[in-house]
Amino acid sequence: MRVILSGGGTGGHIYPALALAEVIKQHEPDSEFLYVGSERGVESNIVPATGMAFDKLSVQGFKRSLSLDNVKTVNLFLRAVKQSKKIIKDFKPDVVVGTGGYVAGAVVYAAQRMHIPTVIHEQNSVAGVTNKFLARGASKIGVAFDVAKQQFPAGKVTLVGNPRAQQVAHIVSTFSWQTLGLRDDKSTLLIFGGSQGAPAINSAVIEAMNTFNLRNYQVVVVTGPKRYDNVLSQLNSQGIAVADNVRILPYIDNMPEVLAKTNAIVSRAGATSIAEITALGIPSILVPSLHVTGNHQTKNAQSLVDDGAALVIAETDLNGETLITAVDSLLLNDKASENMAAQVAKVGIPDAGDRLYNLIQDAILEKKD
Ligand SMILES: CC(=O)N[C@H]1[C@@H](OP(=O)(O)OP(=O)(O)OC[C@H]2O[C@@H](n3ccc(=O)[nH]c3=O)[C@H](O)[C@@H]2O)O[C@H](CO)[C@@H](O)[C@@H]1O
Repeated sequence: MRVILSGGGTGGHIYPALALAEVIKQHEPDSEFLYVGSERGVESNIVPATGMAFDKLSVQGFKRSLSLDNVKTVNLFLRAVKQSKKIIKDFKPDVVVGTGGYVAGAVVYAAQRMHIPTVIHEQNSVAGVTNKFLARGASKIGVAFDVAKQQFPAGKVTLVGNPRAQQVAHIVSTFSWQTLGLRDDKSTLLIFGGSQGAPAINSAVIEAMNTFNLRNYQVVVVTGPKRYDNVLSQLNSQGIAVADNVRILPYIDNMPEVLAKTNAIVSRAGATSIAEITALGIPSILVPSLHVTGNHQTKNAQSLVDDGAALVIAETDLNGETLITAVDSLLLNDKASENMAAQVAKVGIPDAGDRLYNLIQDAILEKKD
């Protein structure tokens, strides 16, 4: 199968596309992939590092207010569609798959104009702007949350889950906490704020640090690449030490391996993070971001909370004290943690990659009929 993948701007759109490629390769080892991303997006670092062929376009998002910049956005979009058509003509894909983000808008739209089968994947419980725009012309639509189905044309939408879930669920992890100077025989809490880090979570962690230092469990804090120096300098200026059971990192590159050895998580309620947490059955405390389209993180989180599969702290309630209380309620209480692990494992879709692969095959076959 020859596949063009496109999705960008943030890890939550990129990792599912890469996980899908892995599944397709397992089913059809001769498959060829080309990833088309934005030159300014993080995909321009993440994708080439995996060895996948990468082509880049120049695109940008719309400003919500009336702005001259939007004229530039339209021009960039039209140019990106033209460039995409050339890329598609040269690569000759059987299918073009979009996983969200402005860049996918241009690439998938170009494919639709050229009558190439297209499949879009929506990770969130509320459809993103790009996917809404592409839905009419898409051959098939895969969604990760049941509630997202009603936001797309019936007949071509299917609940598939998030392919990243399959990737993490099947990983045989050789990761050891000893590589970070920690122990493998202790419970370990991983705190991260999505792929970019979250200032609200980082601030609460700083407030909670003196208490984390005294705990018998281990705490690994991922600040986000751009926020690492700031967290260290705040700890330093407030004279807060970091004990031997705590580690602070800017980013984790081998997240699937690390997650497989993690006992509990504090995180944003980004869709791909949730897919990973549910695929592995990890107890979690979610702090939904309030700064996302349609408040989708709160809705992503709600589907877990309803099933007793996660705790939620509203960002407005988050501080050092509420964070410690929630973390202790899981890490100092084996029964609570086991109950939540059992609930969360029930909501995961660990064969999401295969389901999306089947949908892609349907899209290609229907076009041939
Ligand atoms: C602020 C914002 O717009 N966030 C959106 C963005 O989130 P974001 O990009 O943060 O995406 P998610 O939380 O869904 O996924 C984060 C991904 O990054 C990985 N990771 C994270 C930290 C790290 O150190 N290393 C690492 O590899 C995680 O394992 C996961 O695979 O896309 C998601 C998927 O559409 C949306 O649900 C989020 O609302």
